[in-house]
Amino acid sequence: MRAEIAVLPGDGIGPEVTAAAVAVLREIADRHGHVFTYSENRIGGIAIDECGEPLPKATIDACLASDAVLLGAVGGPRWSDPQARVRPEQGLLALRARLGVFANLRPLRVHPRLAGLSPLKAENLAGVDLLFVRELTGGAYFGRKTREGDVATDECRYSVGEVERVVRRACELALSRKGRLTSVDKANVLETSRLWRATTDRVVGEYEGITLEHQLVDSMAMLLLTRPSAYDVIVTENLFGDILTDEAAALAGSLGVSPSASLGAGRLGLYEPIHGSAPDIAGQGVANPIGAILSAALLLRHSLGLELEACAVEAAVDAVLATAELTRDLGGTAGTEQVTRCVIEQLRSKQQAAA
Ligand SMILES: NC(=O)C1=CN([C@@H]2O[C@H](COP(=O)(O)OP(=O)(O)OC[C@H]3O[C@@H](n4cnc5c(N)ncnc54)[C@H](O)[C@@H]3O)[C@@H](O)[C@H]2O)C=CC1
Ligand SMILES: CC(C)CC(=O)C(=O)O
Ligand SMILES: [Mg+2]
Repeated sequence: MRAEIAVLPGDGIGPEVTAAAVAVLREIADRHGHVFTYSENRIGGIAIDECGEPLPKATIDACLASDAVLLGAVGGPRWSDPQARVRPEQGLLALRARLGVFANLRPLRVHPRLAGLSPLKAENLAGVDLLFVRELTGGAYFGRKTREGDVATDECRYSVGEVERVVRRACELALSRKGRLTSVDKANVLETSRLWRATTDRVVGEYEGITLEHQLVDSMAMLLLTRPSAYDVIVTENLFGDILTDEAAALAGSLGVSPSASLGAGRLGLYEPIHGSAPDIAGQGVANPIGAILSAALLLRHSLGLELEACAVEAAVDAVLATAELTRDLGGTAGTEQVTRCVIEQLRSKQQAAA
């Protein structure tokens, strides 16, 4: 098949990990007879430096003209002055809104070799297989902001329609898994959460075969550490989902291995590792590329419909995690390029074995 992929490397380790993901996509295209073309576009701090804004129109146009968008990360200390007029993160939020990608899928499993790196005991990690569905284009990240003297506000707003569409997506995903859905809110305090909970009850009631449980977000933060294997699909609003997924990533050994897919009504999706630009390790060639490579696998599955190829990438990553020298965050000494080469070698050896 032919596909146009917009690549947005961004800042910090973003260019390092997107280069790794593109190398894997090139290998997949070569091996499976696809023609993928790539356009590289500016977003975040580098776009502020070069174009004066974090999301130039040319980048939006390139994304809208593509079949899928692959993004690294944005932000860094250079653009973090509290007085700054524009910030890199605004570019990413605006892109998510412009693409209408309201459902952010963040899957999490714990590879057995990495269980020892988790802060939890290995026996508590057996069977952990989570799928977070984070609402991505509403809530406090998009509400009106004010700053008057010593007082600041961030409005958190949700409409019924915004909740309905993301809960429906979570229900469909739950039906393709174990059928267990946990909705996370703060309905004992927040009005938006009461609207979220009532809407969720009604939407889930339209589906057969789903067991729904509600959890308050503070309790859920604790349960992720005490009973992580008890959960299947977890749906929640934007801010709670952002925080809980970084927490959950620690169970898998490092923030560096977690991918994400942001989906809307159509096939065009935005794919990015869940981590940020990691300024503390940027430019050293030591960033873990696995979160970005697994995001490319999600791109193959969700935007291009290439399930076989997506599974091949995931199997190659599993094999690398099982046997290869890993990056520093996972206790190894390998660099980004070495791990990427190992994933590509795995893809080649698996294909040869199948031939
Ligand atoms: N989607 C995005 O573009 C995101 C951007 N950010 C931005 O990134 C900047 C840095 O934020 P932080 O809070 O430091 O979060 P971060 O996720 O960039 O880093 C947190 C810690 O995890 C490590 N880490 C992250 N990804 C890694 C990888 N692939 N391999 C090895 N280690 C990795 C970092 O070295 C750091 O110690 C900020 O400007 C923030 O706004 C933060 C989160 C998401
Ligand atoms: C706008 C981003 C920096 C928010 C974030 O941390 C994320 O989406 O994971
Ligand atoms: Mg985050």
